[in-house]
Amino acid sequence: MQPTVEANHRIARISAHLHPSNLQREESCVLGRGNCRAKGGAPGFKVAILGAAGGIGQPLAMLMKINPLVSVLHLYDVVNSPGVTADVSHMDTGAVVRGFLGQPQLESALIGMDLVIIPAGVPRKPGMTRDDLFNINAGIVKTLCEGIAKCCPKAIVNLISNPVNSTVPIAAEVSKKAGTFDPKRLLGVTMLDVVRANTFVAEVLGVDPREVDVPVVGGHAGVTILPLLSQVKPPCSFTLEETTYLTNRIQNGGTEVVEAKAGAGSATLSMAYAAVKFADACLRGLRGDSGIVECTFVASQVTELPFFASKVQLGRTGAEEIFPLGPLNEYERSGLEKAKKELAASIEKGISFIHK
Ligand SMILES: NC(=O)C1=CN([C@@H]2O[C@H](COP(=O)(O)OP(=O)(O)OC[C@H]3O[C@@H](n4cnc5c(N)ncnc54)[C@H](O)[C@@H]3O)[C@@H](O)[C@H]2O)C=CC1
Ligand SMILES: O=C([O-])CC(=O)C(=O)O
Repeated sequence: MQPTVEANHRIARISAHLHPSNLQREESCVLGRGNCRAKGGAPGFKVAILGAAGGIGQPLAMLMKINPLVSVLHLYDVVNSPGVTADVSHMDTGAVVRGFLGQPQLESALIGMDLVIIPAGVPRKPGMTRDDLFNINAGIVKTLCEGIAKCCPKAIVNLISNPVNSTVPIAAEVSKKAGTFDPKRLLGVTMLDVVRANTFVAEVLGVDPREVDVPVVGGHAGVTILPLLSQVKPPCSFTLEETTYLTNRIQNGGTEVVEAKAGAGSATLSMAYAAVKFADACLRGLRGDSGIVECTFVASQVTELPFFASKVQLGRTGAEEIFPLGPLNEYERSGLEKAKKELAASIEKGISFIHK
């Protein structure tokens, strides 16, 4: 049977919508920031994932496609993004998905975005530290953040690429150079440490992890990951043996996964879950919801260091309030000193990378 003229028009419109050469035209169909509606899509926010074809990127893309706060989802990678985009775009949820492949399409991927999530870069193999990733990932993060400074300087950035303790300072220096730095909008993702802490603490207490809230402060590598077990909600207490076991397990959670994967990468599925939990909190903040508090690695005055992870209040402009650490016990005070020493060096390494 021949398609009708009307059906031909509909088919042509859908094909044009999917064709990369129509990206800019499509963008102009989208209504204002924070209240956008892509053709056929739901009202919501525009989100880009950079590194969307990777181990984290793929499940993250799938979970963000399900998020009702997302109206437009841009999937950028230097390889394989067309396939991931075609796949995810068939899910019958509201967000409209578009794919972008390689450096020439980076700017199109970024224009108009409200939130940019960055899981681009190489993961660890057994025996490596996160800092061993610096040489490759620093350059990747620099290039991507230059694109953000140019195309969507007001976007909230969720930076996942390791070593987070250095990549966040790199991202800050890039935007300072471009004159676009807003410390409230640059957020290093440490949510996986909180997710792990909630899980491991719940195991010890014999309760549902969804009922547990463990603040994890400092940074995102080894001893810089500092769970504050004296501030767990609901209030509880631990023996020194339990405290030592939990602190070590939380600090080495990433290594536990790297070793179990035996050369096939690091945490991807739990990380995608944590990234979506954090991104959703950012989007609810952007929407104007109140009382959204999460731990994240940000420019901070909570300690003498220029960056530190602690609880922050997320709002319409990003990290609107950074909360102090609260009372620490002796075990945590000693952990804090060790964390600050390593963090200082990692932050300095990131800053000097941009000024070398
Ligand atoms: N913050 C955190 O809690 C965690 C951070 N990570 C980090 O996340 C990063 C990604 O991990 P995986 O997804 O497992 O790695 P992966 O290797 O599976 O995926 C990385 C993706 O980034 C892409 N990529 C490389 N260069 C790029 C560029 N210039 N622009 C855009 N995309 C680029 C690759 O093509 C690949 O698809 C690693 O650095 C890892 O250490 C991993 C787990 C937890
Ligand atoms: O351990 C790694 O390399 C990946 C990571 O940051 C984590 O799982 O916490």
